[in-house]
Amino acid sequence: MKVNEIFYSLQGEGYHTGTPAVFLRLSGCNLKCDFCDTEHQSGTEMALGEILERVLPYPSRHIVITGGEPSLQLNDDLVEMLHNAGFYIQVETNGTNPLPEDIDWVTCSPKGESVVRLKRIDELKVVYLGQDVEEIANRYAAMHYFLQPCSGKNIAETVSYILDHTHWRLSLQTHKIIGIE
Ligand SMILES: C[S@@+](CC[C@H](N)C(=O)[O-])C[C@H]1O[C@@H](n2cnc3c(N)ncnc32)[C@H](O)[C@@H]1O
Ligand SMILES: Nc1nc2[nH]cc(C(=O)O)c2c(=O)[nH]1
Ligand code: SF4
Ligand SMILES: [Mg+2]
Repeated sequence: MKVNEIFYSLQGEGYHTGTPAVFLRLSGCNLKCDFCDTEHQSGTEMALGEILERVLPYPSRHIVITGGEPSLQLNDDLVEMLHNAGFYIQVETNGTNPLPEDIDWVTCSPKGESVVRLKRIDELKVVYLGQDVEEIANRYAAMHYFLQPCSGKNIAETVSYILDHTHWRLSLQTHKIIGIE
């Protein structure tokens, strides 16, 4: 598995904001969003056992698997290994590829015209760019709906939209605000 980085921080976004979590960032993506805030191409090939050795010493048993696009590499063996080690598995995905069934929390952030192929979405987290987000929400059923300002640049516009469309909630990238990873 090509791994971009493994680090320990607080979940900065969405429903689980504030939760201490281990982050496993897998390398590579199938999309090229022009606003993407992450360098995700570089990485090191790691065996499953090496990943486990790196994530186990941290005190949290909440793991966020992100990328890049984690669905390109995420498989049943990784999920089983992390579950056996006691982890609650959250995945951050653009939704374009199916995921293993037993992910504990699916955060889907759909992009542009790309079609979402997920069976279950726990939270839909849309990077707000002034697009028709009702059309997106109508297309994809989820438990929770979040709008996230793009790089913190359009917070006022996002807040104003949510005040008028009350099924959305605000997701700030709180890790950037407080200066952690
Ligand atoms: C780097 S992506 C990796 C996971 C997956 N490829 C995806 O896009 O959902 C992690 C999260 O950051 C969001 N994101 C990326 N660039 C952003 C930006 N400039 N401002 C706000 N959120 C951003 C994505 O929409 C996604 O929810
Ligand atoms: N603290 C922190 N929280 C996050 N939630 C989702 C992230 C991501 O890049 O997927 C992220 C991230 O990069 N850092
Ligand atoms: S899908 Fe995610 S990782 Fe890929 S380019 Fe878009 S925001 Fe970045
Ligand atoms: Mg990030």
